Amino acid sequence: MSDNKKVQVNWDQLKWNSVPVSDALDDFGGFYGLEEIDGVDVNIVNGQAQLFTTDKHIKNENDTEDSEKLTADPFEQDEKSNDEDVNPYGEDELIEFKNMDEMSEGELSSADDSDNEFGDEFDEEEKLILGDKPQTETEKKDELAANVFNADLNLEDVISSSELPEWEKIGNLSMTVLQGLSKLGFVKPTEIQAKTIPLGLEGHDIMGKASTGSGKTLAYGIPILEKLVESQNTKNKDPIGLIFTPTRELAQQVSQHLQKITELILHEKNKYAILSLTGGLSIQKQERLLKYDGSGKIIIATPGRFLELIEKNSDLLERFCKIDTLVLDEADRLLQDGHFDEFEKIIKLLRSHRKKTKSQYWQTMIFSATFSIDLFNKLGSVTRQKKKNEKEDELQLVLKHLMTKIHFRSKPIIIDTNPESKISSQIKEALIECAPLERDLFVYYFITMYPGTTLVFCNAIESVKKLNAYLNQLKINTYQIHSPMTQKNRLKNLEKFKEKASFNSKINKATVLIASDVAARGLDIPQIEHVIHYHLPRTADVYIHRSGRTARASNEGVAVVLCSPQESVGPLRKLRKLLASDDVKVKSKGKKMKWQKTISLLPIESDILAQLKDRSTLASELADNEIATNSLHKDDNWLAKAAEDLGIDVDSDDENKDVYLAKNKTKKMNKTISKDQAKFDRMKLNELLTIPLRKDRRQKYLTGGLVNLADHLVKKRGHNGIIGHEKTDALSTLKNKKRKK
Ligand SMILES: Nc1ncnc2c1ncn2[C@@H]1O[C@H](COP(=O)(O)OP(=O)(O)OP(=O)(O)O)[C@@H](O)[C@H]1O
Repeated sequence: MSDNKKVQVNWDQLKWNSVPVSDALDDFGGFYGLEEIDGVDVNIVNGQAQLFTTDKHIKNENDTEDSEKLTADPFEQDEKSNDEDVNPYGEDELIEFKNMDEMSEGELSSADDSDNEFGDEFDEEEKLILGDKPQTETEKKDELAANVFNADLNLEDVISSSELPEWEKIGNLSMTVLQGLSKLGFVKPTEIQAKTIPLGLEGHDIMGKASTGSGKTLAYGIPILEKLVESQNTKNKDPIGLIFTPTRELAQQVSQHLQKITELILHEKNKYAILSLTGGLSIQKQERLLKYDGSGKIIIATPGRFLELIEKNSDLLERFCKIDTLVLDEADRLLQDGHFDEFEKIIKLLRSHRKKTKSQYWQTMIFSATFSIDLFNKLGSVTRQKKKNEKEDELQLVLKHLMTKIHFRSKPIIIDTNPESKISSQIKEALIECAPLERDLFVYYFITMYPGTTLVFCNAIESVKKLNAYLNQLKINTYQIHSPMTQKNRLKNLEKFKEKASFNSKINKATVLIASDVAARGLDIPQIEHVIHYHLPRTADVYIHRSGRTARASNEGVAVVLCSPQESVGPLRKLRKLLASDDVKVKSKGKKMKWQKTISLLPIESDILAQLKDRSTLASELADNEIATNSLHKDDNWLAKAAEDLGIDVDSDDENKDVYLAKNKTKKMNKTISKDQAKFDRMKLNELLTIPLRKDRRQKYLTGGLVNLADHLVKKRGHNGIIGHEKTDALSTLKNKKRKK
């Protein structure tokens, strides 16, 4: 090769020279140092920088030590200062709320079994608060290189303005935000984003309604992030935004989502600028994080924990009363009775202190997929009849009601992007009619037939535990989350579920998350293909939010309701009535549509179902036994411990004298089986699980019969778990059914 011929190289093959950094650049987040190089051509291809240079600029082996020092040093310094950041936290433990119900969580869930994997609790909690950071040395170096590069090349060049024209149309967004959007692959705003971001940027109060999964987080998030970018430049230290969510998981998720967009400016330098503050995690640790310079500019919190913090620490109250923007995500839920008290106290406290500083009110944005009062009525009770004039302006009416609860700066602008339908149009709904005791079997059937990523919602925590144990017996990867679990376990199971789901989806294997309604709102797990309502929810808003965990962003998904024939004519009928909007009801030439028919029955293949029955019965018996045995064991330990603490002796009769304890014990005892029986059942079940399922119980020849199995095998058209069955998925089954009709 001639000396002058240019070849393509990687950044780390070049002989970089360090350049002294001026103080003026000190505030540029993510900037580790400046290095320069001559004689290198940079071409941008598909948004990626490609480097071309001649031999003399490529380092040889002798240069390695020096140049590595050059690129690695800044990072090592950062690592060091990072360590200093870490040390002050000490060995605080996460707060654990223990009661009898929680103590055995770990024993029942497959995910919980590995609790001890979380060796360093601080690190893990930090990870949860801060989101994922690069782990390996190579990842760290790559990230460093990316940052050095961006600074060197000028950000404007890296994503040219023509790359995101749709975003630029809606407002003057900063390069940081555009870069973040580009990195996430969000090439254009969703409808709710396009309509609300310009208004949000102008400082209007907003009431935003849009379907589940339609991108509401960034609709309110981008105007706030823009203020954060601006404050980085002006060095304004006042907090910017306060975002409330009804659940802890949602708060974590929102903060991670916002962090991802602004990674470029927050990276390392101001990594605590966006913080989530929720219950279940150490309050002392959160207080310490808030002491960092520039931390907590945007807070995402659950009301309970935030109130606790500002009541406990008057400095924090003084600080947060200066916010510019207040957001209520899932506002209808936050403002429901029972949740509102804490929120009302927060507003009062912030306002009473604010008078001394800024103008009396901040910008308020409230968002949800459901703002209708009717949706909150219990499905078992009589629906409030709408008066004629209420029909037109239901949102106005709701707003009027909300204005009695929260003070807006000015009358909020209402943006409603799904006025017609209440459930996202990308969700295909289906019904399975079954007897109450057959629910487990039908969940198993569904998962066997459509082995995707599935989220099952139950109304009772006992059902979550039972279904989890049942599916475990059937060797299905399951995880559970429900409110009595420790926060640490909830977050951990959620992470494990996501990880497993992304692995299993590549090999067409089922992954199941079983949850109480703590997971019904806001959670965004893009892989979820199916939602199963194990029980019919108690109110229509819960149905909408539960179902909305599938079909996120532009994806489609399936929501299946398990329902007894009695429920079908009662609560389900009422649910359908509430979900059918007024416009839909009068659509076909003034005639009312038959709303009951908008949910179709999921086709059930009885020969497959029949093959699952024996396994299901054994798994159910073993799951009941496991739960009852654990629970009895726990009760015994609890009683012994209580007696020891009180310094008294207990004999077994004491327990039987208490009617409630005795009844409870008998109920549990009835569900246990002998150890030998359990061993035998387990063996039998394992044996059954090795027998392949067959369509039409087909046994013999590969090429005979109606379906050519050899053809299936060769063309990979066959179902993974059922011999002789075509590959299928729930979404196309339902779509085909409709087409055939
Ligand atoms: N402009 C965009 N382009 C593509 N994807 C987007 C865009 N904006 C957001 N998303 C993605 O869409 C998904 C849903 O977004 P988000 O969680 O904000 O929805 P939501 O409307 O708040 O839903 P819910 O009502 O269920 O809380 C997320 O995975 C998010 O990353």
